Amino acid sequence: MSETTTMLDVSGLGHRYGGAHGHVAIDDLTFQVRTGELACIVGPSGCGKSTLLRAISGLISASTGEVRLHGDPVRGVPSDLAVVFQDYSRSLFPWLSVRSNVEFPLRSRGLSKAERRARADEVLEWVGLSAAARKYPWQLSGGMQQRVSIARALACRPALLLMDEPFASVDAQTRFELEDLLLRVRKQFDSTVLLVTHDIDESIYLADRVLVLSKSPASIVADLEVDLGEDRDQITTRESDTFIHLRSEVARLLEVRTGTPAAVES
Ligand SMILES: Nc1ncnc2c1ncn2[C@@H]1O[C@H](COP(=O)(O)OP(=O)(O)OP(=O)(O)O)[C@@H](O)[C@H]1O
Repeated sequence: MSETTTMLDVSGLGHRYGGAHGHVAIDDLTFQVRTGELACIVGPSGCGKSTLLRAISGLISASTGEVRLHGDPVRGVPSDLAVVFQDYSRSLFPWLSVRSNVEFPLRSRGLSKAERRARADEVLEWVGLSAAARKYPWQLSGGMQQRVSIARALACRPALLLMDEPFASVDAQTRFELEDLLLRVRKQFDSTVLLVTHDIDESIYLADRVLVLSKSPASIVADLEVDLGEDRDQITTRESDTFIHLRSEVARLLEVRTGTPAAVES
């Protein structure tokens, strides 16, 4: 992992929906994500988190500012970027097997059939779904379907993995399992990840760095290093003084900026 390379460079990014007199969703956002880093963005509901991810992934063209991925300006969806959405049931193809879902985005990347199969089997093993490769998404639990989405994103070996509330639709126990899975696979694949969540605890548990957003139009109110080390555990890490201190700090920042008490989930 390189400590000094910038993978994502967001500079003065702003977006207004609906023309000159429309709604300003994000305002003058500037931050970087280093290569190999897992950065979390936490902010109140409706503050503009999804708008930010849409602009970074090239799905919308921001009104102001610029996004650069490994130095190249993002215009349109970059081929070496993958996104995992909250709603796994709408992002997987129900008529394709788990393995075919994972292989699907590789079809347009010039890989042979054997290479696609090898890639899919490797990432399915990593998310613990080798035995489910021939099943269909609708035969799996919600948590398993989201594992398929993560596997599909990783199979593309993206330079940057964007995740938009990826664990918000599963139960609490599955959420913990998926968080630990993400920590394992990002280590295995040396991934650079930008994950958006409204869950303060989740952001601290997962991240090397937490960016706190204000209410809409979103701006960055804090950029906090998370000094919890590489090896994290759902019980002891969450009990540590560093975790508890950071959780209070983020909650306070959100409360001050939104005027409403932040939901601190435990
Ligand atoms: N296509 C659109 N057209 C007009 N306004 C939009 C559009 N998409 C989002 N908005 C508005 O922009 C603001 C930010 O929305 P966005 O979905 O980015 O926030 P969010 O932080 O992701 O929300 P949530 O936490 O509820 O998912 C909101 O006020 C929303 O109503």
